[in-house]
Amino acid sequence: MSSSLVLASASPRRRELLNQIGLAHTVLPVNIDETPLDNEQPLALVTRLAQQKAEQGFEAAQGVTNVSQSIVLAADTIVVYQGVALGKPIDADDHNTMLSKLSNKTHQVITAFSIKSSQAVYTEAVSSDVTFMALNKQQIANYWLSGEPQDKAGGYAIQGYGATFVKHLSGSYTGVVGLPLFECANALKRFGVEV
Ligand SMILES: Cc1cn([C@H]2C[C@H](O)[C@@H](COP(=O)(O)OP(=O)(O)OP(=O)(O)O)O2)c(=O)[nH]c1=O
Repeated sequence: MSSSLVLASASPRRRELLNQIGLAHTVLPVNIDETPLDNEQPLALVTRLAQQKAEQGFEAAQGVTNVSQSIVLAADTIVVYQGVALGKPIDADDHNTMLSKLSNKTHQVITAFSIKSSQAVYTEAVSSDVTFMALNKQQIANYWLSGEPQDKAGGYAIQGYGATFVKHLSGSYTGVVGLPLFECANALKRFGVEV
């Protein structure tokens, strides 16, 4: 029986990114506790969460007969400023504080992805540097009202209006959106999944 690719994610962005490179897949949403452990550094956090999502997805895939030979892909994305992971803004004030920090500065977006089959597991983290233009309070308030930042770690989306804030990007654009396609496609080859 040939193996099939399963994306363990509820994220429509990750689905679209896989579709962009023509990788047929089944979607199996997973739900894990994303609370950091005590003193857990951002890189360790994002790597652990991606791996946990892949493991949970793999377990869940075993219960579904047509994906029993599955190769499961999962990912996690975090925004890091001065070594600290930023969560999702809880309200307009919190969002203002968050984007005021990112204004006119460079921060990191780290996406870790994990691939699990019955034989192996592979996990990799890809970090990108993103530099924002200077933002004033009015711009931040208007952006909040657009509805885009509400459910976004770091309070913005580069694939949306947030693109207009990004002065410079060094790294992986698709990694910032949620799945670094270059690294992911290379890693999938080792699992026999070709683009
Ligand atoms: C910086 C940035 C963050 N984000 C945010 C949105 C999410 O809050 C975060 C990714 O969250 P994740 O927890 O990685 O993923 P998810 O909860 O959306 O989906 P799943 O766990 O099921 O795979 O990245 C963007 O969408 N675009 C961006 O440019």
